[in-house]
Amino acid sequence: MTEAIKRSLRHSVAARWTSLLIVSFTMLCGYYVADVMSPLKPLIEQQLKWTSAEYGFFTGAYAWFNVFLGMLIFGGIILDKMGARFTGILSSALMVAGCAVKWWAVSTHSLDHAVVPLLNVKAQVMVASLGFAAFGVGIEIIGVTATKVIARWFRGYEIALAMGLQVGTARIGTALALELGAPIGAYFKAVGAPVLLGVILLTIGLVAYVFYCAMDRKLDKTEEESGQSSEDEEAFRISDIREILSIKGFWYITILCALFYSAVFPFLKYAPDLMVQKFHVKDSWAGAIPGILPFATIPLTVVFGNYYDRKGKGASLMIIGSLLLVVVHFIFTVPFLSHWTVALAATIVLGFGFSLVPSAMWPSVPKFIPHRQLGTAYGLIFWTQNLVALWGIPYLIGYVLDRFCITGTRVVDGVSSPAYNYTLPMVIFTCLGLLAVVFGLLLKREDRIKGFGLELPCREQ
Ligand SMILES: NCCCC[C@H](NC(=O)[C@@H](N)CCCCN)C(=O)O
Repeated sequence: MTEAIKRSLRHSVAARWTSLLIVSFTMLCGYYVADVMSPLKPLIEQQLKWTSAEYGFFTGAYAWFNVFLGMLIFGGIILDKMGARFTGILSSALMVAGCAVKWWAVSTHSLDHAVVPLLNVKAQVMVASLGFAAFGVGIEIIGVTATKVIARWFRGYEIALAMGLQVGTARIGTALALELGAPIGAYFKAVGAPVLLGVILLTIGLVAYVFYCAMDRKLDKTEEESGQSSEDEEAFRISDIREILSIKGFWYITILCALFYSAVFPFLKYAPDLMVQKFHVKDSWAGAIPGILPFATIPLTVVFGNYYDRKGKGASLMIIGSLLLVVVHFIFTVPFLSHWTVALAATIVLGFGFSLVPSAMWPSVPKFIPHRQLGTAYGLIFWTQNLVALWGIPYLIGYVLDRFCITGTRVVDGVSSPAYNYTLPMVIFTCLGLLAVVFGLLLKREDRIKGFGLELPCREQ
């Protein structure tokens, strides 16, 4: 056997980065669809006549199956048992199907005036939500899969940089959604137009993932030939879950993740509306300032990921990132700070926080969880994050807005919709950020006690 054959494919720089590029592209397409409805909120209220509570119901649907059917936990287990090829294709196909259902629901007139019996929910809201829920399963499981794929290819190499790049690339999808969603919707005078673009992108993402599968197969082969087959092939045991849950550091990082993302993802869902309602931005430009956030995080996740690889300080980076979140949300809370330049400056600072924490958090997990349990561990973290940050908090904010924050009526182009005061939701986001700081500190203390190495560099020196 020649030396070239004996070496695992993951030692090839080109192969490592190509695999990263492909899975990151599939994630980008998914993130576009995950966020494309946020800048459309004003248009949805005007055209489809949804209320904020209905919008919150729909937004929270993303996490329904993941949380209440435990799909993310099963997804993580399936990933550990069946591997990245099967799991990735399955989840990509689910994303396409879910988004197609959502597009149909917001485009058809056949659901007009229909209401789901017993639940008393508009049929259009319900069908769109079910589509979004199926899509949510796909995007979350492919997210777990991509993370494990990167952990496998980049073990001992630039793992934090690679995860940062993946998150950064995926967020280009969010940026595109926030920047283009409202203009496309306004141009076509249809909420469905930017969603249809999502169906097309997801189909391309699925094809890209099929290409990745060929590389994954080759990686398996070279690992086998070089005698480096990882522990992946060991069968999943139910005791793995018990083992993972017995690690206190795992709990701290999971809670920190849920709190941190609760103060970011639901905020992003409402940020375009906040810009209109508090900062007097025009409806068609609602997503322009929040759209800067993902753009800002693209280079920053790379810079901080690279820093973590080389210098370490993972727990400290998570604490600093959470602190920035508190400062920014507090600024958004103050009622008289309502000039759009304040929103712009605060959004840029938020970009630092939104890069610092993920750049350090995701590559920290393999420091205390063995590779063969990573799918299950990330599945559990994502499950908690879905429960709190992607379901509970968006729903709570929608409820709080409708119940406590309506101040009157706005009339745009002859169409009226409610006017909101966002102070109370922003107080909630600030408190979530504060709690994230507390759990960051607890994680740092636990790392000092147990020696996970969170403050050490990721890259083998
Ligand atoms: N390598 C782990 C990547 C996680 C990145 C993280 N995404 C999530 O946490 C997803 N569960 C939620 C995706 C929602 C899309 N708007 C991130 O920071 O984006």
